[in-house]
Amino acid sequence: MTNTKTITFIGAGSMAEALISGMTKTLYKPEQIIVTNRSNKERLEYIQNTYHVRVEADKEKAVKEADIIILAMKPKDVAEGITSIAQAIDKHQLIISVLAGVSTETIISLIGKNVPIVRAMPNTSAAIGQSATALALGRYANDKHLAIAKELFRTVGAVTVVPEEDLHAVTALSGSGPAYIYYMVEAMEKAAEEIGLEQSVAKDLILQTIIGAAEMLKSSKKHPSVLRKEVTSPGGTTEAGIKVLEDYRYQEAVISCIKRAAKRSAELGQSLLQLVKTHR
Ligand SMILES: NC(=O)C1=CN([C@@H]2O[C@H](COP(=O)(O)OP(=O)(O)OC[C@H]3O[C@@H](n4cnc5c(N)ncnc54)[C@H](OP(=O)(O)O)[C@@H]3O)[C@@H](O)[C@H]2O)C=CC1
Ligand SMILES: O=C(O)[C@@H]1CCC=N1
Repeated sequence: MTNTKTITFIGAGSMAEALISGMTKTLYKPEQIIVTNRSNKERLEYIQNTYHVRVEADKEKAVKEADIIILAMKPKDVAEGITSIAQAIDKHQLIISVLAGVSTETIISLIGKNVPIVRAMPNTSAAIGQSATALALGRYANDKHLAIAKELFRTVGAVTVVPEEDLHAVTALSGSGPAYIYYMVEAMEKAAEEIGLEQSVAKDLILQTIIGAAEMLKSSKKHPSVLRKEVTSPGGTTEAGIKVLEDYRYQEAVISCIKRAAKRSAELGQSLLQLVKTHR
């Protein structure tokens, strides 16, 4: 199956790269994708050389050629980034935003036109077709726009549709989620070194342990706590280890982490909204 739409990325950072990497392995030909950023020419060169997509320093030109515009700049650059392309946007184009925290209403307000927007929260596992992506529709987006966004994000993983207000929670859980797992792996690697395992051996063991646990969670109907108890022999090693995690209030820390990330998503949205209001 092919798809002939032209897709322009505004922003060429980690998230844009993960999406480009996944998309060009599946439904999209590299020449359908145009990538632009603020000023980093080396980064555009790297993206072009790696994925063979088109890159364009002239943002307005990149926007005018697109059927779909994907907003993927850093939170602090959102207001300037969107207003700098607003003139070039036509309301027949579909805007897809992966910006954490920023509401579709704020984007509509910054563009100043009744544009259809689908807000998406993917994660960087899109690079290997394993993103967990949630989508929500803006005021002027309809089922046709949703179908286009679903088709696009299905090329990089699993897709679910949520009400827009749930996207702060989604961002905290699955948008940021891969980082929590990587952080745990960093700690496991440090521990392995301290207890005397060779780095390459430890790496393989940790990786297969995570893949195995994820597959168990996926294929078994058992609750995670039941799976955990099956590992935990009375008076054994796991029990001794988990006791230390309990002493450090590990679960409380994880819950607080996710709640704080969700709050931060709302804060990012609020601060941009304030900025938009004061510049009106
Ligand atoms: N990283 C992740 O895991 C995820 C990120 N997101 C969202 O994706 C967005 C991007 O994040 P991420 O990729 O990590 O960020 P990065 O910092 O890696 O990349 C940001 C990109 O935005 C570009 N940019 C900045 N200002 C402008 C502008 N005015 N016009 C055009 N491009 C501009 C930068 O260009 P230059 O280098 O030239 O300044 C850079 O290419 C964020 O809003 C984030 O919330 C969503 C889900 C997951
Ligand atoms: O850290 C962030 O703000 C972005 C959103 C989700 C993942 N990364």
